[in-house]
Amino acid sequence: MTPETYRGVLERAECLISCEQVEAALDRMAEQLTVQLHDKDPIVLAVMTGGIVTAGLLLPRLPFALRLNYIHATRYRDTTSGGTIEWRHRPGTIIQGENILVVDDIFDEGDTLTTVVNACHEDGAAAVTSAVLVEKNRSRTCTYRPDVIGLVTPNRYLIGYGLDYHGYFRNAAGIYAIADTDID
Ligand SMILES: O=P(O)(O)OC[C@H]1O[C@H](OP(=O)(O)OP(=O)(O)O)[C@H](O)[C@@H]1O
Ligand code: HPA
Repeated sequence: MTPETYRGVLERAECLISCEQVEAALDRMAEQLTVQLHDKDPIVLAVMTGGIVTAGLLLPRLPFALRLNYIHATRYRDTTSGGTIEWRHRPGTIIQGENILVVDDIFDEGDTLTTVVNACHEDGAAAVTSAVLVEKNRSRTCTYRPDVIGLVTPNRYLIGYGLDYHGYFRNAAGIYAIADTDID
């Protein structure tokens, strides 16, 4: 992406959620997860790639024994609309009999989290809890819902806190909706 395009996308984007609001949402998520998982010795699975930001901000807020690992199923692949799920890393036997906490940045159509949670059950997890920083307010065909949700946003294409546009803006300070004219 050229510097001009980068600057233009950011200038046209609308800030929906400030850093302070994201931090407060993370505090609330951590409180709920602590109630649910403090004595469960969970393995936290960050959903790569965007989920590492939420996982990285959540972990220091969770004051109990846990282990960190990752899972990688992707369906957007640097585009702004979802396609078929592609597996890049599935932890397999290490999750057998374990309590799993799946952490992702966003629940949009819901297909990625549904697939990841189903895969954890198939691979023998004892229980699976899920947490997402953002849920879009939209209709969806899947019936699964995350256990813990930080923020609910309008159904627009978002960037920041792990959410990318063509691989960029995961580091944006705040959650922004990109302009309709930038959606391809
Ligand atoms: O609810 P859904 O419609 O399935 O979309 C949510 C998923 O989409 C994004 O991942 P993506 O496939 O873009 O990979 P990324 O994390 O590398 O951006 C995001 O990080 C979620 O995992
Ligand atoms: O709105 C979004 N932004 C970035 N990545 C995404 N993956 C699903 N929905 C989104």
